[in-house]
Amino acid sequence: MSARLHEFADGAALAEGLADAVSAALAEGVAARGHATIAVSGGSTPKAFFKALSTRDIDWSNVTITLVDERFVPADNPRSNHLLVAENLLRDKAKAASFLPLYRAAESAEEAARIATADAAALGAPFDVAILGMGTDGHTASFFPGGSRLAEAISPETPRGVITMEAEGAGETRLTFTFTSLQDARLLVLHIEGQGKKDVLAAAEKDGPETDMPIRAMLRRAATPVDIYWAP
Ligand SMILES: O=C1O[C@H](COP(=O)(O)O)[C@@H](O)[C@H](O)[C@H]1O
Repeated sequence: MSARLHEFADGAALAEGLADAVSAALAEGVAARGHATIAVSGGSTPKAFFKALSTRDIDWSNVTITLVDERFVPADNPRSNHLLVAENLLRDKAKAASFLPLYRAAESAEEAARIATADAAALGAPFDVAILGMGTDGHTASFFPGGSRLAEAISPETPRGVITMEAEGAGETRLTFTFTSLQDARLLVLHIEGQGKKDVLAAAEKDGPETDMPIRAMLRRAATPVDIYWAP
């Protein structure tokens, strides 16, 4: 396990520090390849970081933002990660970025996942940046303990792309990028806040099955060492 811990005094300092690192990685991607990609998580943690990142002066017109995972709900649903990104990141300077949604108004979540997979493949791989979150149950992305397709989602054999996931505690059916899509991002970040999440991380760093705490798949097997950003 070769994760690096970046500690900050508070959430505001973390948001600024993470926005600095992410904007530098995106600018590097644009300079090197003409275009950069970032997959971000939803949940309650990333709001301040999104707002800080949106003010950074980079060539956003050559950046595509997508989601690590999403609920199978339209973008006007208050639980939509797309809505969270629209309100907090796709503003200020970052308004010029493109956004690739995972949700599609398709007949089924499976069909939406197929469409999102095809669109994401056109972006190329790996992502320049992937920002993971973590739930208190040790889930990351929509890799939930007990999830209907957890083994497939975290398998190194499953191709890059978006798959569906159902799990108790997940609420709606989820759409999630697979482990293989995220684990080799050029900058791979785990963004967590609060002592509770630090305790969950400490538990995840102990021995035990990945299926109990799926964040272990990233901590143990990601090709890119995970940069952990934390504040109390
Ligand atoms: O369900 C989800 O939760 C996790 C963590 O969310 P938080 O509210 O504890 O920050 C998030 O990473 C994931 O994208 C989201 O779908």
